[in-house]
Amino acid sequence: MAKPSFQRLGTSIDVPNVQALAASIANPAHVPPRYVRPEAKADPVVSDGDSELPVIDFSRLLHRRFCREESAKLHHACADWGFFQLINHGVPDQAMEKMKADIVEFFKLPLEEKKASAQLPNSLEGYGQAFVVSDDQELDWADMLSLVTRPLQSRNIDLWPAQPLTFRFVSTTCAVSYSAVQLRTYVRRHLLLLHAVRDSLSCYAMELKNVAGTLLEVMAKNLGVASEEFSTIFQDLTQAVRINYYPPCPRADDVLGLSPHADGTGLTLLLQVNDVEGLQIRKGGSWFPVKPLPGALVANIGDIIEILSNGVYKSVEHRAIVNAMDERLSIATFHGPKEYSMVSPLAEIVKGCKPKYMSMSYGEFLKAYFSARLEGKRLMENLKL
Ligand SMILES: O=C(O)CCC(=O)C(=O)O
Ligand SMILES: [Fe+2]
Repeated sequence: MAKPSFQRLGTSIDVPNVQALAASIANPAHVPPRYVRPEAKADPVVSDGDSELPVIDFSRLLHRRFCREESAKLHHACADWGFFQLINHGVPDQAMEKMKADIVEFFKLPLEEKKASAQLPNSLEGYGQAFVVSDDQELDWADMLSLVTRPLQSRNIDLWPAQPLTFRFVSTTCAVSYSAVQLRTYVRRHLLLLHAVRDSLSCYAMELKNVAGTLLEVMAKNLGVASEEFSTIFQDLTQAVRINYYPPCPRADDVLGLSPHADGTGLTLLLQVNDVEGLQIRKGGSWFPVKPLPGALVANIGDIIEILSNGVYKSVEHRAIVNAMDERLSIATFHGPKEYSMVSPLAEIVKGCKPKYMSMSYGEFLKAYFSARLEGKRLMENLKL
């Protein structure tokens, strides 16, 4: 079946597999020059600010008595930080742990087996890398597995790892997360996808979609936008996961796992898979290290919400560093509008003022986003009016 063009938004030049490269390097001097990034050490990393990153309690957002206070906190987190930690989000531990375990297993597979999920030519979906657009570009010290999870008909199940089995196939442990009605609807509408209903990725993706949907509703209220205007844009939202694998590097301080960037999406929910930290947020002229709270999701505003909110909410630049001894894994889940949705500052927010950003479809935005190397907020600067 032909897939919607959503999956053909760009491509990336083939580069070496970093996990295999890292395993073959015995001497720091053997790290290839394309990975050495003088800018990795250019700006200071602040060491004492971690307690400041806002923490939002999702259960309070839903609670009649506490929702006002917590919504106000959320508003400030989105406007001042563009990042927050989300606790008590209600995603069952089982769904998170199964997803984490399956990902760890996948990256332990021999390269040839992982390559069963390799990106196809002219696509960014699958196992590989992204944002490499020239042969002399410096490279990030990471491999990625990117998969579209919504809309359901856009799933490219053939690229979902078949090992470990539960990644893609039914796992009974997650069955409890689906109501009978949800299951019936899936079965009726997506008979062909039946085998994917209760695997760890579908299970995790569905839970995160629900969390993202609620956060977006509260944000719309906080921004004073009629819920329908905002929710029409995010109705049937698109969702993709990017699983980042950062192997240890003997020159950890000289390389970057993921170049400084802002997310080209509406809202990202990030789960750190193991205990190794590495996410850093741009705060003024410094990098602010994030220390995820146990069980928390790290949420951040993407470029699309910055545009819709005419800059009231910030999509903040961030990067990932790597560790000298240990591998690091993270799962970023991106929630965006439909491909054909027009994205422009919302009339209710702009009111009499000037819109700050050009308007374009989400598909056009993504094509521009994926056609260049990751480079801070360069695209957003180009879209400013
Ligand atoms: O690995 C991380 O902590 C950050 C990942 C990230 O920013 C991304 O995938 O967009
Ligand atoms: Fe990101």
